[in-house]
Amino acid sequence: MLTEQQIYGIYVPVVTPFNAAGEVDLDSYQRNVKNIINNSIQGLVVNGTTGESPTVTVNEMQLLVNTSRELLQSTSIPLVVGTGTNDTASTVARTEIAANLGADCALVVVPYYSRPSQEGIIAHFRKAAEVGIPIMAYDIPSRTGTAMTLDTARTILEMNNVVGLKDCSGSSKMVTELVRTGSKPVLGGDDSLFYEMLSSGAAGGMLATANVYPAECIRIYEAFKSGQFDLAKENFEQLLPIIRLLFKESNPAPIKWMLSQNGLIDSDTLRLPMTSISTALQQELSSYVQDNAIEATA
Ligand SMILES: O=C(O)C1=N[C@H](C(=O)O)C[C@H](O)C1
Repeated sequence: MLTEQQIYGIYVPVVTPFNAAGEVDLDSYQRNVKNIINNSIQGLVVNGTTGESPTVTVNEMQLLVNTSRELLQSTSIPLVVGTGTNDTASTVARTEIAANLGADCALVVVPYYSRPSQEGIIAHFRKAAEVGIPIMAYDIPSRTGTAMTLDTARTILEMNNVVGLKDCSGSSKMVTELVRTGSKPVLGGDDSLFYEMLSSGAAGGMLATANVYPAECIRIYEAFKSGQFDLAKENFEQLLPIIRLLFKESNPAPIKWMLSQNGLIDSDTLRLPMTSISTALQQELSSYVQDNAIEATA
């Protein structure tokens, strides 16, 4: 079970590879996860936004969780499973399934589409927290349409079983305030704000970019943690142009394309309504990668 003390560093929300027919491609999944866990990451996240959770069925989620547990069994890397939907009852049911399968934590997003009140958001998290497994709350208003207020975040973070927050609110305001007043740990989830989030008190990042650049993300975090702030910033700024390209079209389409180019997954297929990246972005990514090797700065 994930503890607050284990929430730091780089958590990687892995992609869910699909074959050309749109079925989960387990071989590719295993290949990509093995490559990621060969780096010293702090956590693996299955069925997050990057894992295309809105189109992954409960049976597929179970398959991915079981496969991930096998891959992680000789490591101490915790397994976080995205179980949040826009419906409280199905969120609770998925969280119970994840708990029964041995997940260390459930990642629960603010319910999307319905635009609940702050009271409704709090009640949703209270129900998820009652399942008993550690919960990481996930705020991403650019996707869900509703943001947690600071007071709501505080109330949720005070609940038993809620161990931390993944903050994709689009700025460092929330983390700054939470950390200033003492809070459970926060992971930054906006890749392009990673350095700013660390500087504002985030304990680490949950970064889709780390599917493609795990070592580079870890290097930024390690430099920051050891007090080498200029080095961390330099390494972050080196990664920033590619981060911007990876988010130029909807995540995880660019990440999947890069992984398929690197041979880590067989196909960049996404499930509709998500589609593969444009030819223009393919060209931008290819020429950026060709012209700019990301080198370690020591
Ligand atoms: O899947 C995730 O976790 C993340 N999703 C965000 C998004 O797709 O908007 C980005 C972040 O890297 C982590």
